[in-house]
Parts: sequence; structure tokens; C-alpha cells
Amino acid sequence: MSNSVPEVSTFGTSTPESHSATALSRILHVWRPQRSRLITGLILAELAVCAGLALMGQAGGRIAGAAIGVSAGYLLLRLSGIGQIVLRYSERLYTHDAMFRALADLRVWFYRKLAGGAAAGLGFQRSGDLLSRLVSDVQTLDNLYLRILVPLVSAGLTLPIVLLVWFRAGVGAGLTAGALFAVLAFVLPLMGARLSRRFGPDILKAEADLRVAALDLTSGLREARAFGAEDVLAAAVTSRQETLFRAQRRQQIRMALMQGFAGFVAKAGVVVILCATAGILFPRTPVIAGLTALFVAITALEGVTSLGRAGLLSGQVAHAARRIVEVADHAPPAPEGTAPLPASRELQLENVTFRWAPDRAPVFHNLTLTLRQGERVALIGHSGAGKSSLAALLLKAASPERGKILLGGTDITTLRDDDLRRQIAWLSQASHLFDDTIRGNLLLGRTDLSDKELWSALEQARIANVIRDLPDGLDTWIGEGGSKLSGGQGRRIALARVLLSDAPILVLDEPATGLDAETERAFLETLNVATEGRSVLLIAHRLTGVEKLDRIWRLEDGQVISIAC
Ligand SMILES: Nc1ncnc2c1ncn2[C@@H]1O[C@H](COP(=O)(O)OP(=O)(O)OP(=O)(O)O)[C@@H](O)[C@H]1O
Repeated sequence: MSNSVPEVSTFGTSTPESHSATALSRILHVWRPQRSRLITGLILAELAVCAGLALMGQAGGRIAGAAIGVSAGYLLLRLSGIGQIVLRYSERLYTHDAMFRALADLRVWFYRKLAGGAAAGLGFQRSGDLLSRLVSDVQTLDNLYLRILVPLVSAGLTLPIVLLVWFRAGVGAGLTAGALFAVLAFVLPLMGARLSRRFGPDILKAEADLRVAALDLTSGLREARAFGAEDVLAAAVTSRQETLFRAQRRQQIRMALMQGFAGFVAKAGVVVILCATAGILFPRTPVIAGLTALFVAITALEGVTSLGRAGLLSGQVAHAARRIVEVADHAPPAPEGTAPLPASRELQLENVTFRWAPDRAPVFHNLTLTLRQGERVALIGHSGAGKSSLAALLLKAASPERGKILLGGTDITTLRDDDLRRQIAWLSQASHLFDDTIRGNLLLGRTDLSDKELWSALEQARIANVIRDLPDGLDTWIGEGGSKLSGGQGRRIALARVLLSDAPILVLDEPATGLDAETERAFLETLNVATEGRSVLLIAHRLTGVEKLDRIWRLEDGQVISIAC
């Protein structure tokens, strides 16, 4: 149980402001495909504001005209009324649609980055924190467009229009109301933004901490029960929940104060124009110009009161952008090329030096080895020697610091990732089973396999009989992470999935984990047959003697010692 989520930083020594600016510009860059939609949304928003101003201005003018016996047509009033309703509806629809598309693009971009760097150090990132970044941080960014950019740009475009109307009610009143509009639209948001730079990260941080604790509690419930630690874990969740509530309460109080103050400034602006209309403080204005200005002031000033709150949100938005970009940049995926797939399936490591993180000791130092096509090699070594790390390197799930990895003489960084993945099937130590049926887990989206082939792979993995006895057979739902199966059963389904792949090279990391001694022997004997004709790298702590092998590699101190069988 950690106390709080470690925050990853890849921005070197620059200031938080420059972090945010960089992060926000990266996010806007990701949104570029939606640019025309986002800009159309902005234009519609401004047109809706203009229609609203025209409606209120017309209404004020008509009321004043009626009072002094001047009549005018109602066509413009009707048009602006209908126009405002239609434009406001279209703007809401369009801006939200554009935003959801932009957020969807951002999630896909973030997910791709995450997948690309999944093994390259992101294994250290807490899954609750990653989930928080993927869900709440991305969601927070809808404020950037809907609550910050759209109203701010609209306020900038509206200011000259309202100034024109207000100046007709007198220069003094126009200047004062214009200044109050600027305070609401620009000064208060700026003050809010400065304030939120300090407090903005609190809520996101508290949310991430709470998610980590809640995930810890749910995924570790069995251990918590076994060790009687439910109360401790539940207390950790409660305490983080309280921290989040406190941060949210503080934010709401700041928002309420800001809204109250902005409302007060807006009313002051209305009073200024009212005074000018009544001839108090300012020279009396013609009644039609005065009432038109007054009605425009009511709607224009009211429309910008929420910008102060948007300013208070900006710190949160900037922090969310930073957190998303930090993770996306944390582990750049290994480079990918377009070289054609070589004919040979020989795998070679040439003087490979590798470490998982710059502050970690190297796992391999100048490692050189060759797995020949069709060869069956066991890789043994003590825990932590680097057996799984070698598998991660071969799969390009991690990249060497120095040296080359070659497939048939071609550097794997010059091959397409998809091509490489089709050549090497990997049963990792932590193979994941999805919350799906057994069939769904075996197929993983493939449509080219018959039930006969699925059963054959399950036979080879020594799990077919167990599945035949289940009421729903292949359609049995196995729960999150295969929670409705025993550890050994889940492992064998994961192995069946690997055996279904056509890859000519198999990397099997401890395939017999979770099996009893007798089943293990039978299983390894079957494996000898099931993997015939393919290159096999069998990673194990110990060998049982039944494995059919050409060579054994012992991994020691970052070097491989080859032992003939
Ligand atoms: N994703 C990762 N990020 C950072 N370090 C890692 C990661 N995976 C492994 N390591 C570190 O690399 C070293 C080699 O680990 P590796 O898992 O390759 O060993 P192993 O021989 O497979 O061990 P075991 O037999 O216990 O599975 C260890 O010191 C481990 O802490």
C-alpha cells in the first residue's frame, strides 16, 4: 500500500507554466483532426451570443419606443428570437459533438502511447493512476474547450459589439460598462487561473490516490481477508475519499465566491447603464438608446459571469494535460520500420546492453547469443536473472540501450511491429485473461479458427477435459483476469491461446506454473509434440527432464552460458 501516487515527470528543469503550455499545445495538436468542427462550434457560439444581444437590444428598443409612442416593426425581433433559439441549440449540439470526438481521439492517442510503452517502464506505474489519467484527466479536458476556450473567444469577439451599443448611451457609461465587462471576461479569469495554479492539481491528485486505494482494496480482497487487513485497507480508501471531498469542497467554495463576486460586478455594470438612462451620474441618454444599452448589458454581462469560474478550472485542466502528456511521453515505443520480413527465423542478440530504467542496474551487459531456426532451447537462471527481460527484448516490448537484436539477419527495429508479432508468440509470466468467455479469450478477435482447432489447442494445453465438464463449455464466462478459474487452469488457457498462433517462434515463460508435478510432466511431454517444427525458447527455473531440448542456456550475471543437452 503506497501513500500516494508517484507523479512521473519528463519535463526536465523547466517551470510548471512551461510544462502546462507544452502539454496544452500537445493536446491541441492531438485535436487537430477535429479542428474544423471545433472552429465551427466557436463560430456558432458567437453567432448565438450575437443573436441573444440582438434580441435583447430589440426588446429594449421596442419597450422604450412603446413608452414614448414610437412604433416599429417586429420582424427583426422575431428573427433574432428564433435565431437565438436555433443557434443556441446548434451551438450546444455542435460544440459537445466536436468535444466528444476530440476526447475520443485523445483517448485513442493516449492508449496507443500506453500500449507502445507498456513494458518499457510503465509497469511501474500504478494501474489505478493510469486509469485515472485515461478516464478523469481526459474528461477534465472537456473544460478546456467548452468552458474556457469557447466563452473566452466569444467574450473577445463580443466586446467591440457591446461597446458600440453602450457608447451610444454615452461615453462615460460606455467606458465604465466596457471596463466591467473586461473585468468579468478577462481579469477575473486571470486571477482565477493564478489561484488555481496552486490548488488545481489537488482534486486530480486526490482522485488518482482514491482510485489506486480502491483498486488495491478490490483486487487484493482475498489477501486482505486472509491477513485480516480489511479494516486497514478500507481505512486507506476512506481517508483518501475524505481528502478528495476536502479538495472538492475547497474548490466549490472558491467557485461560489467567484460566482458571487462576478454576479456583483455584472449587476454593477447594469446599474451604470441604468444610471446613464436615468441621467444619474452620467448625462441623460436618449431613452431608446438607453434602454437598448440596458437590455444588452443585462444579457452581455450575465453571459460572461461564468468566466471567473472557468479561470478557477484552468489549473485543473492544465494539470490534467500535464499528467496525460507525461505518461504518453514516459516510454517511447521502440522504433518501427518497413523492412521486408527476412526468410530465416534465426534470432540473434549482438552485444546487447539493457536496463529497465536509467537509475537501474543493467540486466544484460554486452550479451550475444543465437537461437537458430527450429531450435529448442531452455533458458534457466535464478529469480531476477533477466529471463523475462530477454523475452521482452525479443518481442520489442523493451529496447536495448546498446547492441542489436536481429531476426534472420535484419535488425528488428527496422521491421513492422505487426510482422514481428506474427513471427513470435509469447506466453508471458503474467499473461492476461480477459473478462470474456473461454472462446473469446482464445480467439482475441480472430475469426479464422474453428471450434475443432480451439479444442485441439485446449487438448494440447491439457485443459480440454475441464472445459468439457463446464455447463457452458467454450462459452463459459471466466471473469476479470480469469477469476472464475484456478491459477493453473487460467495459465493453460493462456498457453492454448499461444499454441493457436501460427508464429514460427514460441517464447514460453514458465508455461507449467500452477500445475502439480504429475500434470506438469504430462503437459511438458504434450508441449514437445505441440510445438514441433517451431523454434522454442522455454523459460524456466528448473527442468524436469522430459522437455525435448537442443540446448540449455543458463543466465548468470547478465551473460548466457550455453550447456549442451
Ligand atoms: N517492467 C519492468 N520494469 C522495471 N524493472 C523490471 C521490469 N521487469 C523486470 N524488471 C527487473 O529486471 C530484472 C530482471 O527481471 P526478470 O523478470 O527479467 O527476471 P527473471 O529471471 O524472469 O525472474 P523470475 O524468474 O523471478 O521471473 C529484475 O531486477 C527486475 O526487478
